[in-house]
Amino acid sequence: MLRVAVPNKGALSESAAAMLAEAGYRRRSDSKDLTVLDDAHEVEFFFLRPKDIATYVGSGELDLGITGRDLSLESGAPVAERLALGFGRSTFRYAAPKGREWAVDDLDGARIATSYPNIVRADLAARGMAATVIPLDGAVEISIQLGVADLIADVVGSGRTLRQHNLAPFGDVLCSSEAVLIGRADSAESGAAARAQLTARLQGVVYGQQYVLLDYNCPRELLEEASRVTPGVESPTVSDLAEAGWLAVRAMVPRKGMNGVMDQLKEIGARAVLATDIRSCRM
Ligand SMILES: Nc1ncnc2c1ncn2[C@@H]1O[C@H](COP(=O)(O)OP(=O)(O)OP(=O)(O)O)[C@@H](O)[C@H]1O
Ligand SMILES: O=P(O)(O)OC[C@H]1O[C@H](OP(=O)(O)OP(=O)(O)O)[C@H](O)[C@@H]1O
Ligand SMILES: [Mg+2]
Repeated sequence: MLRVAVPNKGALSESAAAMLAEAGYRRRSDSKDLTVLDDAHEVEFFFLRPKDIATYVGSGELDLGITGRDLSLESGAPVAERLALGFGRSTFRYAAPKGREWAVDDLDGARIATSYPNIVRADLAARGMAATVIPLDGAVEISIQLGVADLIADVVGSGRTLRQHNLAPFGDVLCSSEAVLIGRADSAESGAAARAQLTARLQGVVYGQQYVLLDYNCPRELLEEASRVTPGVESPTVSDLAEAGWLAVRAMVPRKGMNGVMDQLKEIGARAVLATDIRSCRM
């Protein structure tokens, strides 16, 4: 039985559960359930705090886990990323009160509040700076106005929380994060088939989110030019339309930039250009 950790609450939990369901795995029936047995796929899911997941996987108690790249880095556990899942994107940054220019030199001697003390200490050490790291569990943005810190280092998603507290980020990004599937760095052979299946199915859902299916009608003499715009995986699928001299063309294209591709197709003479979502895909 493959043992897989999934965030039980917080920013990653809903998307992780939705992605596993799209990949065909059993959902938990109650948000308080801590385990779900999916007999058909020989997988048992464990719903854990996202912060603890890399620790469980690193120790070998669990085989795979879904967590944030930043949390995985912070844990220091011996885990390796198997797949980037494309949701829960954030950056981890220093931030300070607006009203003056801050630079990384200001870190030296400062009190820095954070819920990721290991990432911050490693960054300070790499810069050769000495600062006091104030470890907090959350709501870090409020620590400066409460007087316990001069600066913070925290997760930035939309940036709304920083703005609400009149803070601005500065310096390089310490970690660009998203949800990731992790396994042990030296993964054991147990459950190899179930592990490969789960990884491939999640990869399929990720591809489904990264690509769309484009369909369009195109005069036969424009096919070569249109195929250069939508080369597809091997090549586009081409079939005859009832109208003589016209073809129906279908190809996968990256979701990012799909509107540019649609504009281009229209410009070269394609008609009825349609974009359709892909739910899952095996490349
Ligand atoms: N606003 C956000 N936008 C995008 N990703 C986020 C956001 N907040 C957190 N994350 C990501 O989610 C993960 C942290 O999840 P979460 O906030 O649920 O954990 P936590 O802070 O440890 O728990 P809690 O907030 O319940 O105390 C990290 O990988 C982080 O990068
Ligand atoms: O840039 P934004 O979109 O505003 O998101 C960033 C905020 O979201 C997270 O907080 P969370 O809700 O997890 O609370 P926490 O600080 O208690 O962890 C993170 O720690 C930031 O505070
Ligand atoms: Mg949080």
